[in-house]
Amino acid sequence: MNNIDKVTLTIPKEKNIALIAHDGKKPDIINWCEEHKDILAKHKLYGTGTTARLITEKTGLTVKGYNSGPLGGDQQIGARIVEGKIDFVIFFTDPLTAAPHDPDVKALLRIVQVYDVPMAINKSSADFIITSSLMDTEYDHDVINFKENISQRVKEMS
Ligand SMILES: O=C(CO)COP(=O)(O)O
Repeated sequence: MNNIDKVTLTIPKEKNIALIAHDGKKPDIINWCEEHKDILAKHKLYGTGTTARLITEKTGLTVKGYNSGPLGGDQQIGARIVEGKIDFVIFFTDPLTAAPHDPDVKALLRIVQVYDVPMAINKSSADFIITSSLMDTEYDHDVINFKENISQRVKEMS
């Protein structure tokens, strides 16, 4: 897998942002969303079930909710990244609490890396990322050419 073809994908001006927070960080993400409400309102928002519902109730932002994290919500967001339907992740993680669905969270982090998706994992990184001038523009980036990758693998294995 060393010589992998790349394909240029575009993160659009109106981004598809996933908002996720572990339980201990939910108040922080709600405050953060309130603080950056004007910017967030320009984009399409998604989230794991509880986080999405709380943000909508407390800030009035429209956030489409998937399942709750421990019930597969992180995996659903990972799948949307693979499909190119989510292109940006804000995830307030709690490093001091064990979670039963830690493998799902790790899987999401891996998919974020594979697809070169911008991601913040705490408040300061979220502050930097959301105030970047790139928030207002399209952004081209190179990711693995998944179609070519399958053709190559099939050729190698036939
Ligand atoms: O556990 C989570 C992320 O791993 C978040 O899920 P909820 O938003 O449903 O609490």
